Amino acid sequence: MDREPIFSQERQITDAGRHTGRAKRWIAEESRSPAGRSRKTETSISLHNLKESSLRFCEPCLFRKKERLVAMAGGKVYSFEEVAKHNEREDCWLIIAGKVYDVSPFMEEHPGGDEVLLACTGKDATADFIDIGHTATAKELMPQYCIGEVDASTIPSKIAYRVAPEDASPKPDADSGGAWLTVLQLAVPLLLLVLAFALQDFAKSKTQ
Ligand code: HEM
Repeated sequence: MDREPIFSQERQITDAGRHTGRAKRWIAEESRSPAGRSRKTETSISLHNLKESSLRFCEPCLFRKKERLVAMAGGKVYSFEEVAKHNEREDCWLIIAGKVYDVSPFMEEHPGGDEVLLACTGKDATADFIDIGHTATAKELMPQYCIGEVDASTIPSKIAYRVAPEDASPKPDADSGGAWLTVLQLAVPLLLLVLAFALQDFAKSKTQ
């Protein structure tokens, strides 16, 4: 299968710099050509919007084509909370590499099934997406579902998972058992010490 490594932190960071240069060259190129002139403003906006955070997360392939860069300029910036609300089969949004994807129309077609996509809502699905080893074909499909970017500052650093009440509540039996164990741990050596002295005294008195 045609698998290529993507989203590795190291590659994202080094490529981020390259994208900027490449994109800038493209703007210069576009603004020179009469056809490109009308798109100049739009493209400049797109580059202006590409903050450090989005560049850091960007997948080099997604930037290769000019159309994709322009498409990103129209994309909205969503908060993590807003994206997380879309967690149903008919309304399913995913966060992958800093971008937001509305995969609702893709649920039935997704070769991996809709359940996996649903399971990836309400979190950053980048790692899951990478772990599968999606091919270039999958990555080519992605831009059509991209609806914007996620505001990186709103992504919780650690997702708090709900713990069932019975697991979370302290167990009284275990606690009192623990206290007894501590008492025994202190008392047993003391008792042994006292016993040793008593035996020593007894032995001495016998010899006298
Ligand atoms: C916009 C997002 C996504 C697109 C466009 C997409 C597309 C695809 C495509 C085209 C395939 C067929 C194999 C390939 O060409 O790589 C595939 C397979 C698969 N995908 Fe996705 N996918 C997306 C997100 C996800 C996410 C977030 C997961 C979560 C784990 C996932 C799990 C899987 C699984 C389990 C398979 C089956 C792999 C296999 O059978 O070997 N996908 N996906």
